[in-house]
Amino acid sequence: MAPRPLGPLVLALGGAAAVLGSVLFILWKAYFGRGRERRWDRGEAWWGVEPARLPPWDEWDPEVEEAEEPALEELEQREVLVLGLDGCGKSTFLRVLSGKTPLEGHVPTWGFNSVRLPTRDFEVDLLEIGGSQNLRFYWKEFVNEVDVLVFMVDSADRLRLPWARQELHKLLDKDPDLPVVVVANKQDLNEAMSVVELQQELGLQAVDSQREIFLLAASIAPAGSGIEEPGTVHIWKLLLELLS
Ligand SMILES: Nc1nc2c(ncn2[C@@H]2O[C@H](COP(=O)(O)OP(=O)(O)OP(=O)(O)O)[C@@H](O)[C@H]2O)c(=O)[nH]1
Ligand SMILES: [Mg+2]
Repeated sequence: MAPRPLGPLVLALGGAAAVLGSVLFILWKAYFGRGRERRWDRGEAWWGVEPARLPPWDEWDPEVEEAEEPALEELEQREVLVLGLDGCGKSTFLRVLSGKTPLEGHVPTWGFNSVRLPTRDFEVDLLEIGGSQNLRFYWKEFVNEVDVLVFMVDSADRLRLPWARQELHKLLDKDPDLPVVVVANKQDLNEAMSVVELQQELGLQAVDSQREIFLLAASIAPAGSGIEEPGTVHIWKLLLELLS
């Protein structure tokens, strides 16, 4: 039997993908628009996103900062894109940063998810795009729009590390000047690869030496007890340095 022509189906799917990508992009721009007129008040929430709170373990004392903080209208915005394969811990990172407890299991992000964190000098918008295969296609549309890329990997997921490497390098190629923080998450797991191993497996040694690229070990939501340093603080501090 002769194979059925796929042309119209492929065209339709391609069109649908392009429309979804554009919609995501427009929604994100509308939400994170840099102009004052697009800002939302601190009390408001959008798409179920609660106003950000500071993590309790941060050294920053919110009460002191509150008094010194300039009016909201004067705050500039910085944008951080958080990417990585599904299940690596992106949503957990955003939850922990905004002072919430991590969810028990993996609840995949179907689309995007964001938090806004105020600092003394600027507001930081962190945007996660889900890591499932069909959403990875859209990642590249966002990299040129942000100030820093956080690329997270599950250090224990040896099987899918080549995919993570491939996706990371596509993004690095897309914007050669974008500062990148690679987070080696889930270091609490026995089977986790070390930072040295990950540096090699992710091909980071070959990255242009002029580029600002960092590799940080982390256990955003450690499975066992007794791990005091979750790594989130280090990531946040590095982000603040890069964004300042
Ligand atoms: N052991 C361990 N588990 C973690 C850590 N960080 C996150 N997790 C778990 O990993 C699972 C997936 O985390 P998510 O934050 O939902 O992953 P995600 O990257 O947002 O996934 P998608 O939205 O599907 O792209 C959850 O069950 C988290 O509790 C960690 O440091 N250690
Ligand atoms: Mg998620």
